Amino acid sequence: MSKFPVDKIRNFCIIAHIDHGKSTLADRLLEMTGAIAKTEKNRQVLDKLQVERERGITVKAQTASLFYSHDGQEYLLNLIDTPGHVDFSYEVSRSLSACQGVLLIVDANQGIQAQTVANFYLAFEAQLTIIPVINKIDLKNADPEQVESQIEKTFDIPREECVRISAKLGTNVETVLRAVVERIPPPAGSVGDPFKALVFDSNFDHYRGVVANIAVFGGQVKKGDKIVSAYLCKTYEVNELGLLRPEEHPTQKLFAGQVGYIVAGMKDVKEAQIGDTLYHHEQPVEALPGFTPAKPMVFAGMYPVDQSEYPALRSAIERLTLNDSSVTVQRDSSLALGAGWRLGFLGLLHMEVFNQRLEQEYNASVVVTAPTVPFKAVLSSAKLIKGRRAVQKNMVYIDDQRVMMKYLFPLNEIVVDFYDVLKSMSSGYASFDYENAGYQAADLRKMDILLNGQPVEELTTIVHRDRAYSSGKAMCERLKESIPRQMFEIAIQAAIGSKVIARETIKAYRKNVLAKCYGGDITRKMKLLKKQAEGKKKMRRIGNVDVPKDAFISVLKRKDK
Ligand SMILES: Nc1nc2c(ncn2[C@@H]2O[C@H](COP(=O)(O)OP(=O)(O)OP(=O)(O)O)[C@@H](O)[C@H]2O)c(=O)[nH]1
Repeated sequence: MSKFPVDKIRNFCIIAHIDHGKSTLADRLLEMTGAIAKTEKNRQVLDKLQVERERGITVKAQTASLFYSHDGQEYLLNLIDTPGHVDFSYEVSRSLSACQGVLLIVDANQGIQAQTVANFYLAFEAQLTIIPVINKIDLKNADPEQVESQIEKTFDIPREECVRISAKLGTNVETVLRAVVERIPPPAGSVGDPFKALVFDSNFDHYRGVVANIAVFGGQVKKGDKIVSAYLCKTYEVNELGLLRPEEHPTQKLFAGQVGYIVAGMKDVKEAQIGDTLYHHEQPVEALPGFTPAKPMVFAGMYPVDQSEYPALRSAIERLTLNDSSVTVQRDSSLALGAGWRLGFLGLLHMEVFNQRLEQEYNASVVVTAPTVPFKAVLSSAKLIKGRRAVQKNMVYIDDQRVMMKYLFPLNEIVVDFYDVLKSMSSGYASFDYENAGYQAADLRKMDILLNGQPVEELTTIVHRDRAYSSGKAMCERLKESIPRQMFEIAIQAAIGSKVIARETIKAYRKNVLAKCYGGDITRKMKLLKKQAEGKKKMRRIGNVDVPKDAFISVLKRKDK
């Protein structure tokens, strides 16, 4: 591709609340600029992952370069479609760093929702040009007037700046393209500057190694150039580069202002840091500030189903975290489940999607333990403050039907099913967004599970004092269902310190596996005894109790799995 003047380049993201129509608008923009054919089959083309297609949501930001003629001039538009769900907001904030403007999509029927507000502030704080786009005006209950008032009131953007469209029917989408060219400023930087690029995303290709998505902030780069990664100070030779249209489209060079991909022989996932700066080996530049690391909110253990799969799972997790750098990974081990990892996620959906991607994209099968949230423990005997419930912080009316309320919640109260309960209580009308408000003192207790008096280390949990009894009872009941009867009675107890708060009992039973073998068929008897011995291998002995490994999994695993 020939050099493109920087003033004819526009880099923008599409941001919105979930399901307000980002991916549908991206399809229309791709069609209108000829990047994809206009056919019924081309739906949500930027949602390439199997998990995105199955769930109908975007989880990964995707880039597409489009060519657009306006007033006799040719423009290069770099569009980044971003996820809407709060669990993937890290994708949004990273993508914004490659852009100068955003299209903020708002559903003409639903109006401003929780992630509309959250995403608006991400763009506002990054000082980007914001173009409000009111989508779905074809719907019977669409009320664009009302949504324009909300936008004016909540974001202080004049209603005249809103563009009303139907992404589904293509109505007025041309106006959106014109607004992008006319309102969003071109990127700064010039082709004459030294080469400087920001790595804002990357993925691992089996054959080529790391494929990094870059935004070129200055200068130019071509195949064969020697470039340096500021993070590791390592030099690489550029093997391949090009635009994403949205498929990879190799070119000879990338210039200042462009967004594209680069392959430079990075074979190890640790070499491609998101937020890294690349520069020419003879022209060092000051590194870009990079990204603030994501703060995980939910933690879960991940273990291979069979320990022989540990190395394969390790490499799968490494490669997937390259593509999703908001996941944190720490090695961990459990007596029951063997060697594994403790992973941190931004939310429960994020955890589920990561797990699904491991299975679908890396063919890995994993055991996921119950999710927990981080606690800070202060080791002191007294002075524990009484546990807090939600505390209301403020309440703002967006219009006469909609209210935005801010609460301070303990994270473990909202992490598992709060969203579902809220949705069903409000018949789907309420939406929810959250951010970390730091640690607060609470009345928490360490709860042990005992089998015939012996504590089972991996089942120890932190519970709120008010929930201790119900949670201890549930764990004892689930264990009772999973441990087979043995030749003696087994007491399953939940205890806080020395105080037992719940108990289940498994009655003694003698399993005579030979009972069905009448007569003297010795080979059959041997077979059955062998089978029984094999079964024992899959058990872990705690005190004198044999516990099947499955029992840990069923107690630790999320209830709905
Ligand atoms: N009636 C109508 N439906 C639309 C319009 N635009 C999008 N939709 C529908 O709204 C639903 C959500 O659209 P998407 O484009 O997947 O929304 P999204 O914002 O990309 O969703 P996430 O990426 O998951 O946050 C789909 O069923 C679309 O067909 C529109 O202009 N009119």
